[in-house]
Amino acid sequence: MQIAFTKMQGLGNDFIIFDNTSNSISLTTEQIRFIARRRFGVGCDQLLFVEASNKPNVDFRYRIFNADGEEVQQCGNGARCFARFVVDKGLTDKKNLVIETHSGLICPQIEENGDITVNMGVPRLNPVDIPFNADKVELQYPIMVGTDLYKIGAISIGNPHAVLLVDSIETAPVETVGAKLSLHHRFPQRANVSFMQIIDNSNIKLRVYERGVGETLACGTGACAAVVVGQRLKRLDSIVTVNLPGGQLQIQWAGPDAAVLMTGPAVHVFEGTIEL
Ligand SMILES: N[C@H](CCC[C@H](N)C(=O)O)C(=O)O
Repeated sequence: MQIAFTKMQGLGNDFIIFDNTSNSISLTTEQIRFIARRRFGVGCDQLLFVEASNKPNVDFRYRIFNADGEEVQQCGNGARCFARFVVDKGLTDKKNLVIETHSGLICPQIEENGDITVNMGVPRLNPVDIPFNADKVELQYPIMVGTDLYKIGAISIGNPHAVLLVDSIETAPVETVGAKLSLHHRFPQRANVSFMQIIDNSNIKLRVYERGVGETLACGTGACAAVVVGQRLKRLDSIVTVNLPGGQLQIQWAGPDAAVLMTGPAVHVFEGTIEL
């Protein structure tokens, strides 16, 4: 079976995108894992499916699978690539879209300069909604990783995130502590783990160990989570430049009950077909 796909990337966080608006591509977990493998397959962090939506005032449905084959609720860099894809493929002539995901509606807007701003919705702080095992909402939570005690912010941007403050992003224990925290029992659905170095109140450096992938060059929802945690700690302003290994995102959050806005690029890499 030959399947056409589009390769795209947002700050080096890369995606294989399938147009299922007029197809019915359905892949097994093993097939997803194979496609995501960088030497034996095509190679990507996530696979994205574009689907039609039958809901009023909703333009498309957006499904996301991590490289490990698991379907997840949200992907920020993928949302920008999704918006660029549906416009470039002529699936819509709109520049403001409403997209349905497993964690609710997000609203990408194509900017004049080609960047894309996505309304990622209101962050969820209640432990039950993250989900994270804790008795009540805290600014930071003490958590044991092995025999070491850490403090984390815990938050959902539709998907679960842990955020740690570090003095130096270069020496952050992304592969060790990131991997362990991602699988920590207090995160019943696992978690994405961000390491944030605050440069000043409108600039941070960030590295992210993504659930189901490992460290990526950028994580859009991770950038949103880090800025919300930093603002709640009174360390960040309402507009923050997030410096990730793959490039910069601008994140805006006006405070409690406000949606998080993420602005950044989305780049087409190539068209391809894969034999399954
Ligand atoms: N690994 C994430 C999904 C992709 C998020 C990331 N690529 C982004 O840009 O937000 C999770 O398991 O929730």
